[in-house]
Amino acid sequence: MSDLTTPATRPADTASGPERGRRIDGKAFAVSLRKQIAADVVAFHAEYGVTPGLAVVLVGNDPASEIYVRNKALETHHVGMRSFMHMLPETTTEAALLTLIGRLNADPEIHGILVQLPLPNGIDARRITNAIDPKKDVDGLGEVNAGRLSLGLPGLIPCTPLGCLMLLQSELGNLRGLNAVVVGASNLVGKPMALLLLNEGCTVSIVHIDTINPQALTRTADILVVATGVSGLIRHDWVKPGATVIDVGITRVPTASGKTKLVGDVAFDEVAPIAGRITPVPGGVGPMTIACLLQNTLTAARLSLSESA
Ligand SMILES: Nc1nc(=O)c2c([nH]1)NC[C@@H]1CN(c3ccc(C(=O)N[C@@H](CCC(=O)O)C(=O)O)cc3)C=[N+]21
Repeated sequence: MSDLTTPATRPADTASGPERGRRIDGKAFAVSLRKQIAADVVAFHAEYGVTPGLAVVLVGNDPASEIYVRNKALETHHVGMRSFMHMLPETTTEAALLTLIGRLNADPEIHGILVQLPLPNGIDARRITNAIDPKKDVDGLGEVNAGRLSLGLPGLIPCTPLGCLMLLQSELGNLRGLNAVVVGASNLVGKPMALLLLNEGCTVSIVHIDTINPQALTRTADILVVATGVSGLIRHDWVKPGATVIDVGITRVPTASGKTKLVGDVAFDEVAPIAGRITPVPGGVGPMTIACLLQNTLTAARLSLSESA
């Protein structure tokens, strides 16, 4: 798939002109992506008579998770899909959760299953994730889909990295040959992000907790994706001038006036003037994550028809 016609000059090289710190509007991108998904859902229903359905399972009563899961249900309805919510008590056993997943796996009206993480202590998240039918694993976190991604095979891709990739491709076009640095090596974001970028032809480094002199690496990045949960970790002198910066981190912090606000892993105000383009928090990667969940649900509905059940 190598494209020998790609010029040696990459977009990030030429971004050394006057333009700096252009905000990447993930919220607006997510709105247009959802519009496209809604149109695709109509066409899918017209062709096959099937309405894609998403089951979301939440165990326990973390208030932030409850709001987040309700938003998912609302957005699922907005694009014309069906939503099935399962709010289970904190005391739910692993066996009961596995039984529920077995039922959802067998239900032909459900094409996507998402179990909100983290799960309460005593429930093995890996076991739960792997119990989801790989064709319905819209989070892409099970071993089958993770393995497919690592082999460069088609499969369901974790929503947050997929959303980041869409933003990068819409900003930069072809990513081949660019230096990408991913900060954070989680199974949820960092690792799948690095693999996606590798599959797109980037030269990829992963900075993690044991990395010696992380700043020396981040300063080489044309593309810098940060997913650590450490708010304000990335300072101005960690970033190459003109780089495209994607901030996945989202932390709620108190403000002086006694309220709270959301901040990212990137010190936005000081990095924005250095970066070529940068995602804000909120309004950057977060809205893309939910839109990609809907995209994956449509993909899963297509898979349910194209493969023997
Ligand atoms: N199985 C699983 N899959 C997930 O994808 C998953 C999960 N568990 N557990 C929790 C995290 C968190 N997460 C977010 C998605 C969107 C926003 C989002 O839309 N944020 C808005 C702000 C929302 C607000 O104002 O509170 C924004 O950044 O603009 C945030 C957080 C997905 N997660």
